[in-house]
Amino acid sequence: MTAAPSTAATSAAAPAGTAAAGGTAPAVSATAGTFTAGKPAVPAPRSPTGPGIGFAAVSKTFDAGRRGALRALDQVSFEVGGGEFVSLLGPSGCGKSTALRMVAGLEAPTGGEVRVLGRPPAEVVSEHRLGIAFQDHALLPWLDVRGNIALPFRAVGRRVDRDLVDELIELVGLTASAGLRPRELSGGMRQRVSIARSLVLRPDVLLLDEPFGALDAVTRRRLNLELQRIWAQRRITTLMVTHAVDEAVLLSDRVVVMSARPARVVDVVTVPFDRPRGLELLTDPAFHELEDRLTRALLTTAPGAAATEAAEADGPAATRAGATDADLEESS
Ligand SMILES: Nc1ncnc2c1ncn2[C@@H]1O[C@H](COP(=O)(O)OP(=O)(O)OP(=O)(O)O)[C@@H](O)[C@H]1O
Repeated sequence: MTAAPSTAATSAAAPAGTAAAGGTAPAVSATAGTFTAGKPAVPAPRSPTGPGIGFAAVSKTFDAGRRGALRALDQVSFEVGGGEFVSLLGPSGCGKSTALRMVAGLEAPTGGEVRVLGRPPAEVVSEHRLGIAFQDHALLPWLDVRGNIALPFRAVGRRVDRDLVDELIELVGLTASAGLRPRELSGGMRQRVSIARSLVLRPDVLLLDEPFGALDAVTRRRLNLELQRIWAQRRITTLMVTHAVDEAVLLSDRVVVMSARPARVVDVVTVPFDRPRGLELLTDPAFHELEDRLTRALLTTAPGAAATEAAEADGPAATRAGATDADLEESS
């Protein structure tokens, strides 16, 4: 995972838990493929409304210095409808965090266009309508839970809405720990602070980059359900990067499966299970069927295959761009 921006780095232009202003993008029209899993056991999720997040033929090539060009994303197109919860699933290093960083305005595409709420990301970010929570939660050690959650208000120069801070503390189940500092909290509690903080400016869009990656299985599952509850209450357009197929199925309306780098969209799968989803769903055969389908889709995106395909399609330059990190290091 690409490291989350440090609190210090984001505090001036954008508060911790919100995205920093950044890239611009050229105009291209949006397209997205969808696939509905066969034989849904329960009714399909509600229809998303309004514009959420749009990727239209988005490519990203990094200048990796001596290592040459590194192509992370290749013509990626998908959409997250307003109020929808979508997960990005893909092999390690394929470009998921890069995609998320583009939505947060922290990276600009080198091709195609990213839109948020129908507008360039930087505009939405500058209005503090975008919340972010990463795996390394970047809490300030000298502030207690309440102070960390309220931090975005101070960072944007707004008066702290104490009622909202208390509401969020309650929402993530930390009322009894509101006066504790990060070193006194467990990993799961810190993650809850991070999620509460990402919500404090009432964002319209929430970005989660492996928010539960470092947690034990039980805590992770508890927080999965908590996140589902928070999302159901607020219906924030949510894009989550995860490695966990079961987590993606449990939480999402749709799952976008990406190939190995350079990332392409290989499938967009609708999750047909009704909400709220409980842990009993994890033992449902239909859940396992969908999990298997997604796992198979991931397995077909072996790293070597993507590099070869890119080379065949685009010639010698792409061979270098599509090469693995090890290949690039070897040739430098
Ligand atoms: N600023 C940068 N400069 C050069 N290369 C970069 C930069 N940011 C990311 N990369 C490279 O782009 C590729 C995709 O990185 P990214 O973090 O988006 O992958 P990921 O799918 O989120 O990985 P993981 O699943 O392991 O978290 C990696 O090879 C990474 O080294």
